[in-house]
Amino acid sequence: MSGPVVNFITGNANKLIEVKAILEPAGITVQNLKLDLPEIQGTIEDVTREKCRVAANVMGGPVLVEDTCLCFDALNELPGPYIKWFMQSIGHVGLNNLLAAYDDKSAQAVATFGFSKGPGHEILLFQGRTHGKIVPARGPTTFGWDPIFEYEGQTYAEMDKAAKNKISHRFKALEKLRAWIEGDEIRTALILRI
Ligand SMILES: O=P(O)(O)OP(=O)(O)OP(=O)(O)OC[C@H]1O[C@@H](n2cnc3c(O)ncnc32)[C@H](O)[C@@H]1O
Ligand SMILES: [Mg+2]
Repeated sequence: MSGPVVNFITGNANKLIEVKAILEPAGITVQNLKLDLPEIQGTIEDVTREKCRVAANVMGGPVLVEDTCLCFDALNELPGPYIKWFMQSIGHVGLNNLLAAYDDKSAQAVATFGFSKGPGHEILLFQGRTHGKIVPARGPTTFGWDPIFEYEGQTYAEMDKAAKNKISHRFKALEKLRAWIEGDEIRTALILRI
């Protein structure tokens, strides 16, 4: 196999589809292993760093992980990294209700990728944020909170996939990762080419 390859460790099939759709046209091959990584409490960055550290130890080599947050401005960025548990417990209606007491419905979708060369190595973070607002659900319920996150008049769920992948938090973070991978041929050859 030639060209850069990343070992993306995620249990989320929809994330994997988007990461492949964004990176593979740029010539970066995405391999996947499904692992349920522990998610600690802490800042957005702490959560990703710990996921990455554990993934590198389990894999014994280079890994890429990602943690997604949904941050409500009126709630000082909560639910943030805990959005998965909020989604599972209270769903789209409950998430809207959390903001019922506030006029400010603005929110940020945040993707933070962590890359490590292997156990004990430095963890590099690549973050992307997309600003939108929380609305009652519209569109297909295929992927998480997509139906309640509105960006420029359309929810993520109402957009076609290609359109979401051009403006999403995940796209913006992966642009930074791609620039880093492409920025240093030697590093790419040593770390990622397999
Ligand atoms: O194995 P990992 O990569 O951790 O996958 P996960 O499903 O546990 O994902 P997170 O820990 O990052 O939790 C983020 C939550 O937000 C959801 N989510 C992530 N990206 C999303 C997106 O682009 N649109 C809608 N929902 C998303 C996802 O389904 C989770 O419920
Ligand atoms: Mg997770």
